Amino acid sequence: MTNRLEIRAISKRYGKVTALDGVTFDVRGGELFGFVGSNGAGKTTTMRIALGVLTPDSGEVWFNDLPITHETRTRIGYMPEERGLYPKMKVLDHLVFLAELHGMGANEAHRSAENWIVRLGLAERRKDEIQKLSLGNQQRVQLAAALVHDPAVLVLDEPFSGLDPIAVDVMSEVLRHKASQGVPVVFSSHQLDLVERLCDRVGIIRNGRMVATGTVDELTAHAGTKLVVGATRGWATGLAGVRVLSENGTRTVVELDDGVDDQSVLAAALSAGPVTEFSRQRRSLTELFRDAVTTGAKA
Ligand SMILES: Nc1ncnc2c1ncn2[C@@H]1O[C@H](COP(=O)(O)OP(=O)(O)OP(=O)(O)O)[C@@H](O)[C@H]1O
Repeated sequence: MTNRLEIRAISKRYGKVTALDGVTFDVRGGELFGFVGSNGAGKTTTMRIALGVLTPDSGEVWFNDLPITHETRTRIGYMPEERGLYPKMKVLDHLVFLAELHGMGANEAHRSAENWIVRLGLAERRKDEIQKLSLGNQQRVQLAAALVHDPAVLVLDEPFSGLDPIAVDVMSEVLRHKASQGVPVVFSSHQLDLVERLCDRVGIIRNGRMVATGTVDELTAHAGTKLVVGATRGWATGLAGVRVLSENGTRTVVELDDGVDDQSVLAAALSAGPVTEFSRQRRSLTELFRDAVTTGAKA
């Protein structure tokens, strides 16, 4: 059975602030889901509700087609934004403690802790106190803490923030591997290039509402067409439905309004002189994100 986490129409207010307003999405087994949104958009609130440390005003969290229970919640591996390990505990002891807390026997807890210590490049730090580690290494321990009890779901709040490129690779590889084992993985991040590279699907949240969910390709399909055209300077001036985004020598990047035929654009470029380049440019997640948070794209 593949595991599936569903967030169903969750709303949450803090006094007068509506933090979440009917947020819905699901994360399927084997999938890496990137959760992106501006500061204060509602990512942490959503994740806390998924874990059960916060109760929604309305809406539900489902796991494997049933409302989530306390038992299933203990099978979530969670990496909180505020981190929250005991600073004076040693790395190995802490991980063993957490594994046992989640019900593992002493031998299994030790085996699992050692395994993640090695996988995450912490072997030389295993006897060090958490507080004596660099921030990046503390974060590796925090990921190990989310993984050590062999969770069925991973919910990670900004796991990549502050990591060096090697640690980013290690973290990425581990998350990919967990996903390939059928574990739904959801993580928030402001590093959109990384999310685009790593994630199977993406959710964009804006002011407590999910404004777009899907693969980057699906989201791109709804966005306007971008063309790179090498042609005589000024060919696009005044052309209806064509917006010039950048012009560099004879190379122009234009965006077409919905319904504008790219062949008519090519014809316009040709009518001004020879065309040396004509290609579509894929929109990046960063551009989609800007569109979604400024105009509110549809899911
Ligand atoms: N305990 C709280 N009391 C009052 N308001 C809160 C509380 N926690 C969050 N909020 C508000 O709820 C909204 C959503 O916050 P949340 O932390 O979920 O956003 P976020 O997307 O995780 O942001 P960031 O990217 O900055 O971490 C914000 O307006 C925030 O100020």
